[in-house]
Amino acid sequence: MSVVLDLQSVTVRRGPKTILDEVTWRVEDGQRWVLLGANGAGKTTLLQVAAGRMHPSSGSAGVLGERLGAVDVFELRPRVGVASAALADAISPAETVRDVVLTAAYGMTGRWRERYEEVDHERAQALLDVFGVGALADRRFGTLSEGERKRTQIARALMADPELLLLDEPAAGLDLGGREELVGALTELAHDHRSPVLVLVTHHVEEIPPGFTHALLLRDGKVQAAGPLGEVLTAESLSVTFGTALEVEHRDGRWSARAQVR
Ligand SMILES: Nc1ncnc2c1ncn2[C@@H]1O[C@H](COP(=O)(O)OP(=O)(O)OP(=O)(O)O)[C@@H](O)[C@H]1O
Repeated sequence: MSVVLDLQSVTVRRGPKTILDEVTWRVEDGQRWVLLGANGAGKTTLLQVAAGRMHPSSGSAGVLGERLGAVDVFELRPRVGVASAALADAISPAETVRDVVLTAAYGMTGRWRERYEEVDHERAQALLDVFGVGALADRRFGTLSEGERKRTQIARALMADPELLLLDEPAAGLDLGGREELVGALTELAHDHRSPVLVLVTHHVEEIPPGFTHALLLRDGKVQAAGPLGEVLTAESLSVTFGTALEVEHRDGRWSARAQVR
């Protein structure tokens, strides 16, 4: 089984602050990970290392068989799909939904004279269809609802056929219906053996799609627990991770958590 992420004692410091503290994390082909932690725990920073967009201050980071610091990151980055609020902000609201996805074939935002093959158009439309926004292909990105925008972004992140897909809080800001639609789409993605390795960042266990296999819990930049979902998502470890006494339930493939009733 090939190793997709191989982080050994990864530490990221900014000034006096240690954002990631000796993080060791191994992700293998076929796995679907959820990354959980409170605000400021270091989740987005860890994703940036995994995307080859940030180098550790110390430790070593292997991404898709390449070692950060010893590889041309401009060759590595297109192999990793990312959907995040920061990347969404870079998309022009005037761009059509079709172009938002299509331009990712060449790692761009904004259409600029480049010519696309018929096969690119077909792939973009197929991805929009998978995420239930195919009928909106001619609309401007800026006119979409938050949920439609999130699903378009994931279609965009998949367009270049990445080997690793990193999703940073894809359900943030969605209403209950929108969240459940997104969880449904991600469940299908998780179960499809053709999908890339998935890493999903969230604050809420309710957003974990069935089909996800592993979890990493991060607290104050340190790994609190990591491993198969059923072993890691215990009341005890989640309570430590979020700093509050929690009860956890797992039913019909979905997780939920709430404060312990005294
Ligand atoms: N360049 C920087 N300089 C100093 N501190 C930083 C820098 N970047 C991030 N931090 C801090 O590092 C911590 C971790 O940030 P990060 O965004 O990785 O956390 P997160 O777990 O994704 O948080 P959230 O759930 O709130 O999005 C935060 O306290 C943040 O303020």
